[in-house]
Amino acid sequence: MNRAIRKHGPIRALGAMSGTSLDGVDAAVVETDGHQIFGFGPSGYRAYSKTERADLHAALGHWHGPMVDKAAELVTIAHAEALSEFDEVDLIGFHGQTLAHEPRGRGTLQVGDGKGLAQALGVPVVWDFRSDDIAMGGEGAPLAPFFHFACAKWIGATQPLCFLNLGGVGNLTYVDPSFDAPERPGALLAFDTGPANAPVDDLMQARFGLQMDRDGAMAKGGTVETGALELFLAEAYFNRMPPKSLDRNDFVEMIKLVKELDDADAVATLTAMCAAGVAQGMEHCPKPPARVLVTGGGRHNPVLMEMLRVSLDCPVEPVEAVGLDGDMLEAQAFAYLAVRVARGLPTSCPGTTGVKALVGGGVVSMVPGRNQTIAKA
Ligand SMILES: Nc1ncnc2c1ncn2[C@@H]1O[C@H](COP(=O)(O)OP(=O)(O)OP(=O)(O)O)[C@@H](O)[C@H]1O
Ligand SMILES: CC(=O)N[C@H]1[C@@H]2OC[C@@H](O2)[C@@H](O)[C@@H]1O[C@H](C)C(=O)O
Repeated sequence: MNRAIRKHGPIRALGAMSGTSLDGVDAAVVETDGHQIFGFGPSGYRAYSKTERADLHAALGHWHGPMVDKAAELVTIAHAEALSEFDEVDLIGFHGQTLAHEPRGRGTLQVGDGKGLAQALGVPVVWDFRSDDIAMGGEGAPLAPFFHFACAKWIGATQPLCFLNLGGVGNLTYVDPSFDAPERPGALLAFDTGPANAPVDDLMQARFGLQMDRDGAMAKGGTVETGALELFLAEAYFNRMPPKSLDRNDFVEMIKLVKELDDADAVATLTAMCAAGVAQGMEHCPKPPARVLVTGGGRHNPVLMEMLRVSLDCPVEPVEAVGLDGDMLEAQAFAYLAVRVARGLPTSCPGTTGVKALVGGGVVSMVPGRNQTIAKA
């Protein structure tokens, strides 16, 4: 991993994402000049062990202290292992692991040592993508929307469409591909739709020691408790205008609404909460989208996908329908964003995070002692 970095033209960037599901590290290569996608390269996955997942879970919601230090160390090591599998990479985009997110309070915390990774891997690393956006009054999330805009161009879309990511938390990006650049007012609208898989995962873990409701098997046999669903949708978050974002555990109290229900009904109701948050959020789209392309682990859950199809007025398909990889889209997003940061291009705008002006967040850590031409403008 030791290549000269060019200031112009496409470069080969490797992105890494450790999402709110705490399942593992996704890593994927994108060839891009920071505007256009020229191609997608190899990808990989490094799962967290049970102990690592438990350590990350324990650190959620903490801003400092021994649990956070332990989480940061394991995240750095897991990324070093995952990323060292890749060759011929010019730049790395390292998201880190979000432990806490409070855009209007204490800020946002993604742990993991980007500087240490640059040294260990011998490749410049862009990291801490969210802090500048928050410092400028933005939500700091979601950040994938600029990449979704490039994806819309890549698939040749001509009509407005939505990308829906169903990870631990859900987030939606409305893209109008008739614009020439993502930062144009009206080109993008983005926000977190609500909790997605995290509440189901937590319940499956607590009641059965399982990581997820695989293929919606449990939800399938259950009945949605409409009273709990209505109380959930009455939460102030759903009436807030976007952009807006969530922390993984923001809805923990609401999730207790299902604690009296039997297993299948509880999981069915939590699954319906995810779909209902999306349906509510779709009402904010400036124009009806031609389709919703679903990415993230939730697209593997047929019960959730069916709930979405029933409640939305347009086709709902996994991103594979347009040749994208829904298991790697977030990792690819941070590869793409790393190139934008390194080239001084914005990574968020008022429509995506509510930030007041365009922001190109992120810290660039160079490899000591090597002559690298890349520089953040
Ligand atoms: N076959 C499946 N059936 C049901 N659910 C699934 C399946 N595969 C994955 N999932 C769900 O998707 C989750 C992982 O999704 P993903 O990797 O997109 O999340 P993440 O990237 O960690 O989260 P975020 O996007 O919020 O940061 C799992 O924890 C599980 O809940
Ligand atoms: C603070 C934080 O890490 N937010 C994540 C999380 O996971 C999904 C949703 O909440 C989204 O807002 C964001 O991740 C995606 C990758 C984003 O920034 O676009």
